[in-house]
Amino acid sequence: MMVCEYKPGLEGIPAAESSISFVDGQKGILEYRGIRIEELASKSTFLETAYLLIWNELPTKQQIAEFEEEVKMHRRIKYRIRDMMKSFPESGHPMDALQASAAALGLFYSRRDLHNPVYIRDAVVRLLATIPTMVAAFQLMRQGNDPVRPHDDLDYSANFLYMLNEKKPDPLAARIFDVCLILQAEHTMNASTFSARVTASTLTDPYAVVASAVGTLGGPLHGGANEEVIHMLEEIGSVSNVRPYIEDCIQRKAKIMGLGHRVYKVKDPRATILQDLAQQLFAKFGHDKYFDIAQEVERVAEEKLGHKGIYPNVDFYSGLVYRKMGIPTDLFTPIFAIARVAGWLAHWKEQLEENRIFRPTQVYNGRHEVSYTPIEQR
Ligand SMILES: CC(=O)SCCNC(=O)CCNC(=O)[C@H](O)C(C)(C)COP(=O)(O)OP(=O)(O)OC[C@H]1O[C@@H](n2cnc3c(N)ncnc32)[C@H](O)[C@@H]1OP(=O)(O)O
Ligand SMILES: O=C([O-])CC(=O)C(=O)O
Repeated sequence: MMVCEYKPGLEGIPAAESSISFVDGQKGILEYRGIRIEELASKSTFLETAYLLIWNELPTKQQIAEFEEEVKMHRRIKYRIRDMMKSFPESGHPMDALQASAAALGLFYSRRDLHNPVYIRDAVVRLLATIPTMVAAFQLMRQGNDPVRPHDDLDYSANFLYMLNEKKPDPLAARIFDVCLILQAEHTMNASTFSARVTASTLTDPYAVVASAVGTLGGPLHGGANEEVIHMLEEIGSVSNVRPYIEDCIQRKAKIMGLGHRVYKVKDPRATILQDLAQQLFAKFGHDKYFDIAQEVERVAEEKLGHKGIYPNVDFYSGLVYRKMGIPTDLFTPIFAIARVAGWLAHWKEQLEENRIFRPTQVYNGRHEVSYTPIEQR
């Protein structure tokens, strides 16, 4: 057996062969199934992109029409799931509510038929369709309101915004939201996708796969950073406080949220698009002073940390877009999960196509031949 050097965080170690997405971290390039992210962001929709990621081809007119219709037909959640969510503490984090709810779906669909394309398609449709409904339902129920039913006349993103606010969204806001979902849909072997693939490799059900990935996405070093960025901008409070704040972080060796990436050593191409989307929203709905603070953080961080390849990542500007849409800060990471379900499901399907259970090794650095000490002698 080949013996490899231990790499903390498995840096640079391939964990799978995959044709789903590609990142060039030196040039700042991201492709889904070979198509540049900029092109998808300007021309595609989230559901079309999800189809591309999962089934490896852009759908024909008929294929996308059927897929959109199927997703629309499955958007409602079971009343038993809704009742279960009602009993969650209102003070709990919506990511935890989502993880529990996604796992609970598995209780209703426990039959596993992992090599049947019909089973796979049903699970894909059900998860893509119900996860946004679950996020919106928890948001309303934690405020003491009844969840809003999906609106049959609205497409995927417009319907989510409608379920959150009980009113039809502005078309520009709905399109920008949909682009945000495209941008966050997939990103090679990130931590939550790795988690999804490890879970998938045991041949468990797709609801467990998604639930484990949701749990992994929530941490502040991964998807949870989008929420932390807003807290950081609020703490900084003004453009003039940025420089001392960043200098203090560097001096304390504290991480600046929304900056840095294991793969990108230049600005994340998704951050550039999100920055532009935020500006489009401000042009229509008014400026946000936290955007000026964020831009100054980016400038000062480039000056101080650019030599280490630390630049804004996808989590840096996304929160400013969602904030302008009036979305509460603790829903930013659940929204990331709504998008990333597409990538997780694509990896679930790819893992099943050539499965071998993940079972890496470790470098044991503990003791040997230790004798048991009776409790009286400890
Ligand atoms: C969707 C996503 O998951 S995108 C990432 C979201 N996460 C964040 O924004 C949290 C902040 N960023 C980070 O914590 C990291 O950059 C990560 C987790 C994204 C990547 O971590 P790693 O690849 O393990 O990088 P690591 O933590 O080893 O950092 C390498 C060097 O850059 C520095 N560094 C990395 N990120 C940052 C940051 N955000 N602020 C300040 N310094 C940083 C480290 O201190 C370290 O410096 P050193 O070599 O002088 O000790
Ligand atoms: O690739 C990563 O490690 C994190 C990331 O940007 C993502 O998951 O979108």
